[in-house]
Amino acid sequence: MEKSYSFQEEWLFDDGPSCVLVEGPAGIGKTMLCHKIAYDWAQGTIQSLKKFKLVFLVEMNKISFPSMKDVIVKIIAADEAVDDEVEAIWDFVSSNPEQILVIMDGLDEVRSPHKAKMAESFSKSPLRRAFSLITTRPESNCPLLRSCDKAYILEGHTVESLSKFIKRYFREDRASADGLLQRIRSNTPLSGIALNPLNAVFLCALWEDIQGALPATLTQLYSTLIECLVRRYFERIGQPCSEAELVLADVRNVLVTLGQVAFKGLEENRMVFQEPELEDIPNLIHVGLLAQDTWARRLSQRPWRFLHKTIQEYLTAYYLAESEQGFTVEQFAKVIPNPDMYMVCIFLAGLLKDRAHYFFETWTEVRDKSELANNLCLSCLYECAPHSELVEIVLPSFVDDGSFDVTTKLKNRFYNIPTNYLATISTMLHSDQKHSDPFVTAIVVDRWTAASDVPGFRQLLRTIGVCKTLQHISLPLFPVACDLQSMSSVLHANHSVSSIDLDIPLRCKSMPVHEINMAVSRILSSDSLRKVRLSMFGSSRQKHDRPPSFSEDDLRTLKLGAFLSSLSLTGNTSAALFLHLISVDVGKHKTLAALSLNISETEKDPLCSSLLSSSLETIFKQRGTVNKLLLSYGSASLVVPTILRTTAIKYLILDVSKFPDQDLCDVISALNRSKSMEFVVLFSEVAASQVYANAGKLLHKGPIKAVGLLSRFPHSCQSPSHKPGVKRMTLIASDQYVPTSTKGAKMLQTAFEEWFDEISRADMKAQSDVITSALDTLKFQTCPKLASIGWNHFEVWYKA
Ligand SMILES: Nc1ncnc2c1ncn2[C@@H]1O[C@H](COP(=O)(O)OP(=O)(O)OP(=O)(O)O)[C@@H](O)[C@H]1O
Repeated sequence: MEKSYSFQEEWLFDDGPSCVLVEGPAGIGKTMLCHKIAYDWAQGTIQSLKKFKLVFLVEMNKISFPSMKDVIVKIIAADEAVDDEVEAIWDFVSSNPEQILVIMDGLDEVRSPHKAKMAESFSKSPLRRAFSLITTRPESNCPLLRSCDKAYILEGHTVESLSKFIKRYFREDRASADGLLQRIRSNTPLSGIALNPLNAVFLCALWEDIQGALPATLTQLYSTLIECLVRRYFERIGQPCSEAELVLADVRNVLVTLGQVAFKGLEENRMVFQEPELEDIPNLIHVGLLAQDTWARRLSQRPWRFLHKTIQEYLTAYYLAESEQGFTVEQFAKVIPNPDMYMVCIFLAGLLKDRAHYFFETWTEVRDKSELANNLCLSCLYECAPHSELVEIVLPSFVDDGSFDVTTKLKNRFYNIPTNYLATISTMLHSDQKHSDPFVTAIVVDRWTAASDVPGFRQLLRTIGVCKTLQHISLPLFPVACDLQSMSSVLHANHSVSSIDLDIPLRCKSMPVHEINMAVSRILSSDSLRKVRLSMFGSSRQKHDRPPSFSEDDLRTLKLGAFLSSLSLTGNTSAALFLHLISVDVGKHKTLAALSLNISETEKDPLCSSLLSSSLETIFKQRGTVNKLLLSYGSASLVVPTILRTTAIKYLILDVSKFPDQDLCDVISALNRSKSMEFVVLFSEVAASQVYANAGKLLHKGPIKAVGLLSRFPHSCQSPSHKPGVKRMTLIASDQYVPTSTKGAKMLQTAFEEWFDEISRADMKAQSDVITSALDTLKFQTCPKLASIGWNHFEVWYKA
């Protein structure tokens, strides 16, 4: 945790005034962080906080007045300042915003009716020019988030900091600390749960008490904790209970009543309760689930609040699951789509268990199509240890045309992923395969998704190995590099897959190149495989100064499968290196018809450039043609004219973003001279108008039938003059610039490959109406993909 805080310390307030967002799930430590910053400021020990004359810490759930001035005035007034002082302080705030820090903790807890007004008031108030820090759970949708200039994510404990925390918790009892750590290490679900600091505290408290079986789900953690508190309470008052099950049964009705109060509070976005509201639970008030604010000591009636908001959420779920009034489809339909009830739903599924089918049926009816809704569903499935009938209810919602694209289905930003979500997906897949008519034919997982749940990913790979309906898989092998050999055996054993897309590790610390090559070769040697896409990104830090770390023997270890028809390589120097390894094999390959290279950043890296040129030379010397070639690398301008002179290529996709003007002209002339070229796509991130002006020359003469132009900047896309007989079709046009996503390069390549496949089918008849209808289909299939990665103008000119 120190690591996370020192990160904040260095980065949070070092620029000019700005609005910083800190996001993280329930119990991750957002409130703790806010208090620590306020404490450090008051202590005067942290350099970057010394510039602030005043720091305001606002607990957003207490705000019932939407004007920012009111909020600040209320805070000052609570310090018992008199009216004149309040005005003077507000004047100081207004005229010196750069000396003010406002910390707004728990934006997700602002009452819904106030959200819009509060955002408006903030943007107009002088505080917009102050430093501000906002914390929120990820499910919040408050418009104030749009005012944020930068965002950070709180990730909770690292494995090391968790171990330190547990040792500190049990500092008097080393054996208990070691016992708990050992238990967490050997239990995969538990190790995921324990990285959340609040859960870690709860686990330590439980371990003190039970030292037996520990919970595997969040719901079990909370119910065991409550059971433990209730048992301790009865012991305190001299009525110890013997049977564990009896503990909760005895107090069930009281917990339902308390849950009803908790539910009412959440509906009103209220964490604080007055004593009369709790009069139906006279005894349990002292169990330890509720606490009184110490600051309210002077008040005659001190309000109560739940120990933590998550306890309020658990009890709400308890009420909905256990009471007659709570357990109705109407209640579920209100609760499930409400982002404020996110945690409640997770607990609710865990409590309902085999009664959860109503819950999941309602989910499929009321959910929006967001990734967050999918995350929620997986978390809920995990909590109730899915029975196959529950999986059958929700699986169709995750699969489009047979494809289960895990990566785009989930809101995966490391922190907000459901517990063991890949293991849950694996269970879903398994259950689909056992079904009489399985329908999942493709599965896609990216490296970020896999890296955030490695044990789940291993389980998923094993399931994939036995799925007989899968035709396409897209997987990163990087997170499991250490057991790549066994993974390659699993994947090799699957004979239904004809298309595979792998992120593979190169120069991986734990594995020498020849071992990686052997494992990859084994995967590629499957007889069913036709289409392979390999992506590899080595460490950019090492790429300039490190010589290739392979020998002649290594070269011999890499083999392409015998029946491949299409091979794509994506990456930087590592991909060039890889191409070099396989260039002789590619050159001689009998069935390989398409080669796509999406290799970037070569102009900064001479090694990459020379590897690429020599590999292409080797390949083209062996074989006169490669049907499709996608080149996307900085110094392609140097290579393309040579390639076009020496080879016959029909389809070419070229990233011309980094081409100097003269090189672009040379490439265009070379394209015009080519005798074989039929379809060209040019895309450019920076110089769209230049590209447009030049591309206009391409359809004049020669065999080129269609030219696609893709650009990221809508404003620079002036349409060039058209020649008679040339038609134009716009496939995407959006007037907004969208920044590139990390998934960009690969998705772009996939989109274009699909585009080429369509076009090549159309071109058989070479009829313009065939092309038109192919393009029309693409408008719906390809373009949302391109638009989603930020390419927002794509048009095609073709000879009619
Ligand atoms: N840095 C930390 N080190 C150790 N324990 C921590 C740390 N941060 C938080 N905790 C523990 O986790 C508990 C919950 O933290 P906190 O209330 O700050 O979470 P939160 O992110 O604000 O949750 P919510 O979104 O539910 O309000 C704290 O009361 C504390 O016991």
